[in-house]
Amino acid sequence: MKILAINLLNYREWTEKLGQDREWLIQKTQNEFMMKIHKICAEYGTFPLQLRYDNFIMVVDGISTEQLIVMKKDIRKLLPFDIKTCLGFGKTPLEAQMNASLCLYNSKIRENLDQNGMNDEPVVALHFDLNYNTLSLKSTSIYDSFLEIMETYLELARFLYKIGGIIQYLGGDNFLGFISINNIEDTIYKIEENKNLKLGIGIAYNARNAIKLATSALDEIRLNREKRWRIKKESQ
Ligand SMILES: Nc1nc2c(ncn2[C@@H]2O[C@H](COP(=O)(O)OP(=O)(O)OP(=O)(O)O)[C@@H](O)[C@H]2O)c(=O)[nH]1
Repeated sequence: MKILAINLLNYREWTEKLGQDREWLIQKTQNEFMMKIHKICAEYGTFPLQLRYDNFIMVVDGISTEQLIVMKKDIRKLLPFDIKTCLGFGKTPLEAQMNASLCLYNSKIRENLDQNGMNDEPVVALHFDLNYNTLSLKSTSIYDSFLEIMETYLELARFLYKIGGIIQYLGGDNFLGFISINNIEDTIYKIEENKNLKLGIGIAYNARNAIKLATSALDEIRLNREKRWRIKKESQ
């Protein structure tokens, strides 16, 4: 797997310059630049996991070194910060992001977008969704429902960590994960265990296409709920 990690340099200094009445401005600006970064990443076929906002990662299998270098320039042009970008490679998304992180926060290690560590592999996207979450809101408060969603997020994050996967909350009752192709069975077993969840799995040559297939698989589950997981693979 190949992961690109991005760090926004001097982010803390930028926030402190905004004064005490800054939190609304930080939230507004963070959402504005993530909006722009999502657009660029979609154009190149990837998807940013925003994590801490001042550092974030994306699966970039299926995207060439030349495209990554241009994509980085496009992102840099958008931001009021300088950025450092590092590629990481690994057998799993977790291992790849760990290797990218070693580069990102080590001032002695330069950016390495020109590094060819491993061949690109198929991207496996997981679109998790809670069953009937909206219906449950008739019998619980929106805040209790949100806490249930966050508890599920943590449960999935801990499970995926054990098999080398990564995950990001998407809003609503939706979560997006990435695993290596060898861990699909483990993930299906997890879904079989947890009756509250359904899962669309998408397999494609880049993250955007894999996510599209995962969401499409999830939509198919809603049409026929006998199975709570489905896999859709990009035709060669
Ligand atoms: N990020 C994201 N959010 C979604 C998506 N679909 C729905 N949502 C959000 O999730 C909330 C719940 O919608 P659903 O998950 O479709 O509905 P549900 O109540 O969980 O019922 P089922 O999923 O059909 O079992 C919606 O109000 C949206 O906020 C999606 O594809 N992506």
